[in-house]
Amino acid sequence: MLEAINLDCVRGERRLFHNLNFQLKAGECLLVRGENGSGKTSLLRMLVGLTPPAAGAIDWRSSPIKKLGDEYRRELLYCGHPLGLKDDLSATENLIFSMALTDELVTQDAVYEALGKAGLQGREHLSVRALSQGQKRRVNLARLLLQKRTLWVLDEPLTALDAQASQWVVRVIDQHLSDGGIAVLTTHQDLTLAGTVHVIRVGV
Ligand SMILES: Nc1ncnc2c1ncn2[C@@H]1O[C@H](COP(=O)(O)OP(=O)(O)OP(=O)(O)O)[C@@H](O)[C@H]1O
Repeated sequence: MLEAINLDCVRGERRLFHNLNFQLKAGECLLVRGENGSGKTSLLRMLVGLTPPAAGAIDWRSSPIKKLGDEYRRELLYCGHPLGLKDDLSATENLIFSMALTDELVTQDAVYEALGKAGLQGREHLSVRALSQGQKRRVNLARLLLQKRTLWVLDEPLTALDAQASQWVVRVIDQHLSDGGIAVLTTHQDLTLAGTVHVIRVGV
């Protein structure tokens, strides 16, 4: 369903990886490992169409993602390294705002429920500026419960999370995979998922 074919990544003067190949089917996860600066975020940015590969192709349901455009993006949920939250808005407002940008209607109750599951009950109306780093990360990850997307691309989703929140994220990803979703993620932490997990290492 998601296929990377002979991908090359060049950043500045450096070639970060060459001839990278993988295939992910429904219910499968790709864990991208590598040291700092090895090209994990660069690979994820390629997979979501933000950075073109120096060579190679990325196909979704056997068509190039470049050709699919919005059709691909409608099936994609990308949680990048920067959290993309507006500091002046509350957690609730941030989620409603980001859902409106995707044209997916969401009720305030659904947002409260997602924030509650993310461990933010009672913090729904605080401005994001007043939240801790881990709480901000939880707001960003609450999108996983609201946006109905097949492919999740998650860059360091466990950063700043405590053990309990990390376990919650693992459960949410497991559920997504058992529902037939696909996930690609990076993390420097140990992570055990129940489904099929492919691991690739980028960098030398
Ligand atoms: N726009 C750019 N121009 C030049 N070099 C870049 C650019 N973006 C990233 N790089 C370089 O590419 C390399 C890989 O960066 P990337 O963010 O993909 O690494 P990473 O594996 O995700 O690292 P980390 O574990 O620290 O998050 C780094 O050396 C970085 O400086």
